[in-house]
Amino acid sequence: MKQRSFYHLITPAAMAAVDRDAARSGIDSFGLMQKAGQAVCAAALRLFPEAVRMAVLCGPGNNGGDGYIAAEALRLSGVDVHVFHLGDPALLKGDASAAFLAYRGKVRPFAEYGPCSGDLVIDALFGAGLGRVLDQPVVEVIERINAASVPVIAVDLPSGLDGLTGQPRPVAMQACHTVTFMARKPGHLLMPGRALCGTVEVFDIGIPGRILDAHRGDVAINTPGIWGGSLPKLTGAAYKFTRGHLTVFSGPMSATGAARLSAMAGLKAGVGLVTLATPTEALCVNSAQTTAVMVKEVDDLPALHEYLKDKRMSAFVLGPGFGVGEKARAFTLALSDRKLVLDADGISSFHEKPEDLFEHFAKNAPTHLVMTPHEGEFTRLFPDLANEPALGKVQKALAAAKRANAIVVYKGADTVIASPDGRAFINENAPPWLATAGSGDVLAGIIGGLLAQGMPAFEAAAAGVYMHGEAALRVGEGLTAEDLAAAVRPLQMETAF
Ligand SMILES: NC(=O)C1=CN([C@@H]2O[C@H](COP(=O)(O)OP(=O)(O)OC[C@H]3O[C@@H](n4cnc5c(N)ncnc54)[C@H](O)[C@@H]3O)[C@@H](O)[C@H]2O)[C@@H](O)CC1
Ligand SMILES: Nc1ncnc2c1ncn2[C@@H]1O[C@H](COP(=O)(O)OP(=O)(O)O)[C@@H](O)[C@H]1O
Ligand SMILES: [K+]
Repeated sequence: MKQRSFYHLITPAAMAAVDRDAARSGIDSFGLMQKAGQAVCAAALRLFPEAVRMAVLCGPGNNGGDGYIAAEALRLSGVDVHVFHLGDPALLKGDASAAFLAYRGKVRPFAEYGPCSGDLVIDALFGAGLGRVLDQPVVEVIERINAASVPVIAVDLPSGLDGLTGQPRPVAMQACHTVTFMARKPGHLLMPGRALCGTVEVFDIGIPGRILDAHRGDVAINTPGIWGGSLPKLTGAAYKFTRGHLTVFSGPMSATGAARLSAMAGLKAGVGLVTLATPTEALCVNSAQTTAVMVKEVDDLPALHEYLKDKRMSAFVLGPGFGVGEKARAFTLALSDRKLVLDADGISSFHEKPEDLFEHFAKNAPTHLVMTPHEGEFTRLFPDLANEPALGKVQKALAAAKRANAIVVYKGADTVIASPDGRAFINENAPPWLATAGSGDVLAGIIGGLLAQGMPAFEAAAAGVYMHGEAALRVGEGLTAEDLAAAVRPLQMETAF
C-alpha cells in the first residue's frame, strides 16, 4: 500500500510533472501561481513587518512569476517594494509573463540591486527549475547579499540550491525562511541545503493529493508514520527469549567501551538479552563493567562458529572498537547469513577489498545486513560514489545499498537510510549535540536491538536512527554517549502515530 503523501518528498523533476498534470486536469495554473505569490507576501508581512524596503529579485521562469505576484500583493499592502529582474522580462512566458504584467510597480535590472540595511530580500530568482550552475554575475550578487547578512525569504528554494541534492551550484542564497509549495524537496532536508533554507514553510496551493501521489518517488522523511507498524510489539505473554538475543563483539583490552555502549543501547531498545562477545584478554574489564549485559569469551573463528550453533542468537553488532583487520573480516564473513549491523572498524576492515564483503552478502534476499558508515567510512568503501559531485547523498546511499545488497545508513546531520530496493528516508530529528564520541556506537546497538526483535532490516535501521535522535533530544545539549545509551527507549505504537 502507498503511504500517505505528506511523508514523501518530491523531486524538482517530479514537481514539474505535477505542475503539468495539474494544468492538464483543468486546474488554473495561474491561480496556483497567485496562491504561491500571496503566500510569500503573507510570510514577508508576518515575519518582517519592520522592513524598510522589500527587494524582490525575479528570475526568468515561474519562480520569478511567484516573485511578481508577491511584489504586487506587497505593493497593495503599502510596502515600499523594489523589483529587480534577471533577464529580459519581455522573454517571460505563460504564467510568469502574466504575473509580470499584473505587477503595477516599477522594475529595474538585477545588476542594479545592492543590499542596504533595512532591506528584506525576496529571492525569486530560481526554484525547482535550476538547470545548470549559476552564471558568474548572479554568483557575485548572491555572494554580496550573503555577505551583507540582509534577511532573505526564499521562494520555493534558496536560489542556487539544487532541490534534488541539497548542494549549491556553486553558491546559494542564505535564507532565513523558505516558502515552498505542496511538499518539501530532498534539497530542503539534505545538508547544506537544510541550513541554507532557514525555517521551511510548506504552503498548500491546492494541487490535489492524487496528482502529487502519482508522481512522488520512494524518498521520504524518516518518520514513525511510515514504519511504526513494524515496531516490535510487547505483549503480556512476553518472555526474555521472545524479545530476541543481541550479540555485540568487543574489541581488545584497550578498546572495550564502544561495544559496551552498543550493548547497553540494544538492551534499552527492548531486546530481551544482550551478550558481549569478548576476547579473553578483555574478559576482566568487560565483566567488571557490565551487569544486565552478559559476557562470553569468543576469541577466534572456531569459537565464533561454536557460538553460532545457538540459533537463538538473533542479531549481531560488529565494529565499534573492534579493531581493523583480518579478524574483523573473518568474523563479518562468518556472519553473512545472520542479521548483522556492520559499523566503524567492521566497515573500515574492507577498505582494500570491498568486493569481498559485497560478494558474501550478495545472495541474501531480502538483505539482513545494515551498514552504518559516517562520511569517512562511506568514502573508504565507496570511493567512486563518495567523490562523484553530480550525485546527492540520497543517490549515493541508494547506489551503495544496491552494490552492497545492504541497508546503508549514511550518517551525518542529514542521515540517509537507503535500501537496495530503491527506498530511502532522510532523517531530520537528530540534534547537533549528537556529534560526540561514541554516539555512533549507540546507534549501531539500537539498530541491532531492533533487528534482534524481528524488525525487517530497512525498518529497523530507520526506526533506530529515529530513536537515536529522540534519545538525544530527551537528554539535551551536553550529552555524552553514556547519557545517550541510558536515554534510549522503545518507541510505542501509541506514540508512533
Ligand atoms: N510546481 C508547481 O506546481 C508550481 C510552481 N511554481 C513555481 O515555479 C517554479 C518552477 O518554475 P520553472 O520550472 O519555470 O523554474 P525556475 O523559475 O526555477 O527557473 C527556470 C528558468 O531559469 C532558467 N535557468 C535554469 N537554470 C539557470 C541558470 N543556472 N542560469 C540562468 N538561467 C537558468 C531556465 O531556462 C528557465 O527559464 C517553482 O520553483 C515555483 O516557485 C509556482 O508558480 C506555483 C506552482
Ligand atoms: N551535526 C549533527 N547533527 C545531528 N546528528 C549528528 C551530527 N553529527 C553527527 N551526528 C550523528 O551522530 C552519530 C555519530 O556517529 P559516528 O560518526 O559514528 O561517531 P562515533 O564513531 O564517535 O560514534 C551519527 O548517528 C550521526 O548521524
Ligand atoms: K528562489
